[in-house]
Amino acid sequence: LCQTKEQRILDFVLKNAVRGDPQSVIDNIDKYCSQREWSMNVGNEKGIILDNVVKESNPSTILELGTYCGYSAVRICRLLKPGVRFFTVEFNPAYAAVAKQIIEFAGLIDKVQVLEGSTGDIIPQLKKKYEVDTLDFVFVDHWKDKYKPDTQLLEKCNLLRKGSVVLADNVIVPGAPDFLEYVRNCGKYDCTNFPSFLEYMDEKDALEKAVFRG
Ligand SMILES: Nc1ncnc2c1ncn2CCCCCNC(=O)c1cc(-c2ccc(F)cc2)cc(O)c1O
Ligand SMILES: [Mg+2]
Repeated sequence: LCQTKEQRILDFVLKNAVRGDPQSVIDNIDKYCSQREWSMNVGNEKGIILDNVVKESNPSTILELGTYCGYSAVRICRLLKPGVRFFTVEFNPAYAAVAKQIIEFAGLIDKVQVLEGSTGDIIPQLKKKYEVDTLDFVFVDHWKDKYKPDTQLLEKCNLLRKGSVVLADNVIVPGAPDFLEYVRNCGKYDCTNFPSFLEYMDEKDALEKAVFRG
């Protein structure tokens, strides 16, 4: 019955995780994807770095680009205080459908708005349609060739303020070289690299944190 890998991941979570327990959802996705089928969740090694950056930023308004199955949405939202707003943009409707069910199972759906569509269309709508003033934290994990243009679009739409944190996954594998060159050399960001490993593999990967100077 489960035709796609993403549906098989959802099925495994529904069967094995504890409803309303975000950590058990995270642990079971990691278990399935390390033992059965690899998938492009940020994973636990990079996930711990993500947790730490979120905790130190203590954000109130968060945007994620690239929801996939909702693994990083669950990771981030389990750390957030009540009343914060988390928007996540997913291009692929099948991914978005699985993500909503996983986020709901984790008990976090009322913190999360899954926005279906392209970041290029949705980012310019955040201020007027979604009543966003500025973003405290952005997790970038979608098409790697959209990292740089979408970061520039966030600037253009005045969604970043002094201290806004942009955290990007996969800056080594698959890599986002134009994004790295941009944030490190344009003079608008203070950048930190966090070396880690590709999810469920021994290959090197890294996260890049770029703090907007305002
Ligand atoms: N709102 C939006 N706008 C535009 N595109 C959008 C979108 N929302 C979604 N997408 C469409 C992106 C879907 C996937 C993005 N992520 C990736 O492509 C990705 C690939 C790997 C990988 C590594 C080694 C390998 F050998 C193979 C694959 C690892 C990762 O952690 C990745 O995040
Ligand atoms: Mg990724």
